[in-house]
Amino acid sequence: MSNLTVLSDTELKEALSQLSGWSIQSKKLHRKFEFKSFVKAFGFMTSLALVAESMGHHPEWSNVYNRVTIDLTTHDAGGITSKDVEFARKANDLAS
Ligand SMILES: C[C@H](O)[C@H](O)[C@H]1CNC2=NC(N)=NC(=O)C2=N1
Repeated sequence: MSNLTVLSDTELKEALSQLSGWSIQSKKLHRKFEFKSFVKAFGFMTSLALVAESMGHHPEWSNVYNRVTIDLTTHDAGGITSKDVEFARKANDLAS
């Protein structure tokens, strides 16, 4: 369970301005990553899966060849929270 609160539109806008490549799609934080190969894409997912498990926060994601699509929301809170923003930042760090 989570005590996190859903971010306001203003908070979300501020967070997005610091998150390269991310946008809002269907009320979730959304980004598509593209890598040089399937192995690079899957390596990214493997590393990020360990981050997810240690945060207790899990992405909705999919992989097609060298692409990874991620959607983030906090199910327990019913919307986007600071945990989604934190996760997105870590995803960007791992992809760079
Ligand atoms: C008990 C457990 O930590 C919670 O159910 C966590 C697990 N991972 C989660 N991941 C996401 N994205 N949202 C959640 O609300 C969530 N809740």
